[in-house]
Amino acid sequence: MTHAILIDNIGELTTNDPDLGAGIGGRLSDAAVVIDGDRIAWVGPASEAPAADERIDAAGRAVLPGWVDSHTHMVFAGDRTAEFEARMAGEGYAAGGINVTVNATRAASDAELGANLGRLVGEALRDGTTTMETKTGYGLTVEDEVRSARVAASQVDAVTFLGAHLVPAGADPAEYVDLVTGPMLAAVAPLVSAVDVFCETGAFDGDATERILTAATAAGLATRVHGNQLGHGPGTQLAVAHGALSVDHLGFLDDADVEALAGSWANGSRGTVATVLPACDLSTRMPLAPARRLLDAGAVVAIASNCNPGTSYTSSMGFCVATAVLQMGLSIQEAVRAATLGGAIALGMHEDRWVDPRGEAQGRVGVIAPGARADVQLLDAPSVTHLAYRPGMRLTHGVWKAGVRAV
Ligand SMILES: N=CN[C@@H](CCC(=O)O)C(=O)O
Ligand SMILES: [Zn+2]
Repeated sequence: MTHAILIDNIGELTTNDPDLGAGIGGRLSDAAVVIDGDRIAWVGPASEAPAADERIDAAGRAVLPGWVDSHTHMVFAGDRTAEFEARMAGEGYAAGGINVTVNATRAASDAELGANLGRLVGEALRDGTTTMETKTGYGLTVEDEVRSARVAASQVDAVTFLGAHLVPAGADPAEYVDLVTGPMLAAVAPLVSAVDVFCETGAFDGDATERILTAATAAGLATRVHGNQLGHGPGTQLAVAHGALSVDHLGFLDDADVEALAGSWANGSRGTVATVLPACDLSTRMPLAPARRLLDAGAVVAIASNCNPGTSYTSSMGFCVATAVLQMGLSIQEAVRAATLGGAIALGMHEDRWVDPRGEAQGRVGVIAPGARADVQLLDAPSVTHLAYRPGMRLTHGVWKAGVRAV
């Protein structure tokens, strides 16, 4: 028998379900939510709420779906503080810095990698992140990519293979793409749900990106692309042409890129999510991705943390949401939606019964609606507006992941 929890006296409930309330966030006031086991069982006016085993009085606080962080690189060892200091002293970011983390990751044991990942997942959960994707990409040998994927699969909701993060020091670029698309992909495929490519000068060019995306699709895996991060390149167009789930970064887009991203959703088709990474843009002092322009054009936008030791060493989705509002021109409701439902769409988890890396079927995430996984945040504030109105403040008051209270 499951344990039912009633959360009532909610000041503002963001459901992301247009069927449950008016407006972009599906927002309700004076609402209640019932969690039963790992799923949302009921959502509606507090006066009509069914009885439950346990009652949580929200005391007028805001409730929203847990954050869905669709882009991180958290299987790593080592530290890049010196590189960050140099950047803040005026040096630019270059893809080659990844090698520092590759060396430290290869030298670390599985237990060390798992402990560091656990620390980061725990930090994120305490700040409201209830769905977490992470990538491999600091191993770059068959053995180190496989163990990175295995460590990740034991702790997160989605694992992405990023063997195409950098051509490792000393390797021949063409031979390395052969390795990534051949033995490395075959070895990690059972542990991951998607394949990513860093399509950028200094990493992988358009031809290599196409080869890797094609091999991923042939292996039955979803695809995503790191595109247009350090300059204008073919990443976004390739991602859309290939039907990738998302293309992420997007600091350097031209009109054709924006049109391609928006057009990918035309006529009800499943398109490519435009994932913006506000904390990374700030930490690398690069242009902020044009999230406002993308939304205005009709693209589907996600916000993610890109937590990694090089370009964005934070998992705070609240910080990313505040930045998207204050500096990228999104409304608070648009930013909250992008950091919850947007991330779920980017991961293909907005529909019921996706399967986690442990083989367990899960309810959809990014919404608070009957049948969805019970991933819920309670803010110590009366509305989500406070996430941007009070930037830098920790507003997390309660967090449930799959119905289990974490905060
Ligand atoms: N751009 C490529 N990969 C990461 C950075 C990785 C690193 O610098 O260690 C990113 O998304 O920013
Ligand atoms: Zn990244």
